[in-house]
Amino acid sequence: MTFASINLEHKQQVLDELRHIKQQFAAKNWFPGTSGNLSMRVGDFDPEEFHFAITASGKDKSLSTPEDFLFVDKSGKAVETTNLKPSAETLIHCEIYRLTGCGAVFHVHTIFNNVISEWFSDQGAVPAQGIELIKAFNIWEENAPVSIPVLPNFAHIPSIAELVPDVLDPSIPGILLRGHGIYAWGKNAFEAKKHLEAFEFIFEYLYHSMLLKNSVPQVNADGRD
Ligand SMILES: CSCCC(=O)C(=O)COP(=O)(O)O
Ligand SMILES: [Zn+2]
Repeated sequence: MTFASINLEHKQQVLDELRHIKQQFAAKNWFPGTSGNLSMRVGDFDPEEFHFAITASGKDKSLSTPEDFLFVDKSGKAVETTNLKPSAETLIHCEIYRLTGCGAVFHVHTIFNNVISEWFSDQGAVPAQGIELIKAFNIWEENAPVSIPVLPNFAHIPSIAELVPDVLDPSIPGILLRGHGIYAWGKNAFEAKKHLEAFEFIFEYLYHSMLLKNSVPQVNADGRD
């Protein structure tokens, strides 16, 4: 499917949805210091040819302007004449679309995802278990353990993108970058947002739970320390 053959109304709907989600995430302070990037696929998925709308690089993502998004192809190149530059991290989006065929990819930097990614980076994944929000990933097994991959954070984005196939787990719709942020995806924007919110809940939960474990005396069942 060529970009030109994709319905104009559909492209406009995708831009409207992205703009709305960007405003919602900005209200949560999920784009500090121009960080973060959002994308949504337009048209059908074919690993050989697909297109998506993505945030322009370096913008203040708490603002809405006519120059916030552009359309790119599967290699991250703009498909229309524009002065805008796609997100510096577009190649990571490309790789996630290519591997999953998903419909939306959202990336945010938060204190909780940064702290937790740093804490677990040496073991390459964040373990989580017994948290109800795991069900947001469509995992319904009782007390299911999950493992959220953590990749190193290189300044050279293609070096990060080439590691994505090694760690992407089809049952876990997210990957952390150490000391950087999270990528979460889903079959559409609703699902990608749900996944992102669930990840952030889990990271915040783990952060507080680890702090409490280290500050509250552990009492055995018999009442002794
Ligand atoms: C100022 S944050 C550093 C870049 C980054 O990690 C990010 O998410 C934003 O980059 P973009 O090019 O998408 O604006
Ligand atoms: Zn980033």
